[in-house]
Amino acid sequence: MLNNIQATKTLNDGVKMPGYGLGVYKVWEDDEASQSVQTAIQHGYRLIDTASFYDNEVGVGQGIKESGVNRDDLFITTKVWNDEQGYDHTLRAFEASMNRLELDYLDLYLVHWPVKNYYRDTWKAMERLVDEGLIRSIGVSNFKQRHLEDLMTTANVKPTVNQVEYHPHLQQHDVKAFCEQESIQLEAWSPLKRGDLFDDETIQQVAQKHGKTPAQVILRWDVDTNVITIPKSVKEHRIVENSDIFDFQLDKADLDAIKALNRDERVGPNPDQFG
Ligand SMILES: NC(=O)C1=CN([C@@H]2O[C@H](COP(=O)(O)OP(=O)(O)OC[C@H]3O[C@@H](n4cnc5c(N)ncnc54)[C@H](OP(=O)(O)O)[C@@H]3O)[C@@H](O)[C@H]2O)C=CC1
Ligand SMILES: O=C1CO[C@H](CO)[C@@H](O)[C@@H]1O
Repeated sequence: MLNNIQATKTLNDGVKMPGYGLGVYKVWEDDEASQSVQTAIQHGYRLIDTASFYDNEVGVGQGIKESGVNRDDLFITTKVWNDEQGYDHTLRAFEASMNRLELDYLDLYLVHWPVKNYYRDTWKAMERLVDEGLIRSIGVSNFKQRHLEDLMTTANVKPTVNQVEYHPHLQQHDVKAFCEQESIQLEAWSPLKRGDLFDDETIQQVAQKHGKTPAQVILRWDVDTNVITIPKSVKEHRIVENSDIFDFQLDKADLDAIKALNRDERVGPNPDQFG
């Protein structure tokens, strides 16, 4: 069972965020989304990561309601999609997401991608929603250093989180260092590289050494490199496996070996294509 106390992070606005959670991208059916959310919550997960783009906020909301865990003990993230950006559009998109989720406040709202000419106004709308008490914390996703620097020239509230693609083949050294310097918490998407790392010899050797699975080693590497992680699975045994990472720690030799795997190789788009 997940040890939430070990995993919790305090964001730069003082909000506490679990260091570990469930992703639900490509869980297209609401029933399946509801079921995987309930299963994860039953096994100790408290952070759920969705997006309007994933088209499953209704199912995620049902899963939250039917989990039997108090809303206030959960941490729910959703994101404003690219064609929803801009000041007025973001306010409407947020309301639509909340209606689908059937929530009256959100823990974390993210700008999904740094869409040129829009993300500054999007951010202003998100700041207003924080002022109105509808969102606890606001952050970004897929922002490079230049996007963060630009946003911070007009922002009143600093982003708390930057959710980026992060796994041993894409270690994001530059943006990670900048976020650490600015106290912006990094969060990993596609932490398992969607299954493309399990056959790696180094990962397998480290897994064998600790009596853990390759997935557990990769997710523990997130924890040990100070990055929040949100692996997706719809299978109960994997949801359990992915959270059973708090009874071991990677040592310097493991961390050095994994560091050497970086190839700057992405499974998703490069943020540069958004401007
Ligand atoms: N901000 C952004 O732009 C993005 C955010 N995200 C977020 O990050 C989350 C995670 O990333 P995602 O792209 O889903 O990819 P992940 O790296 O989490 O990989 C998910 C895949 O790995 C499989 N899997 C999960 N656990 C195991 C395991 N222990 N052993 C073997 N296979 C396993 C899953 O299959 P199965 O379900 O069958 O177990 C699924 O096919 C997303 O769901 C989403 O919430 C993702 C992409 C972009
Ligand atoms: O959240 C997302 C899910 O993954 C996609 C890539 O495959 C991303 O483009 C998107 O931002």
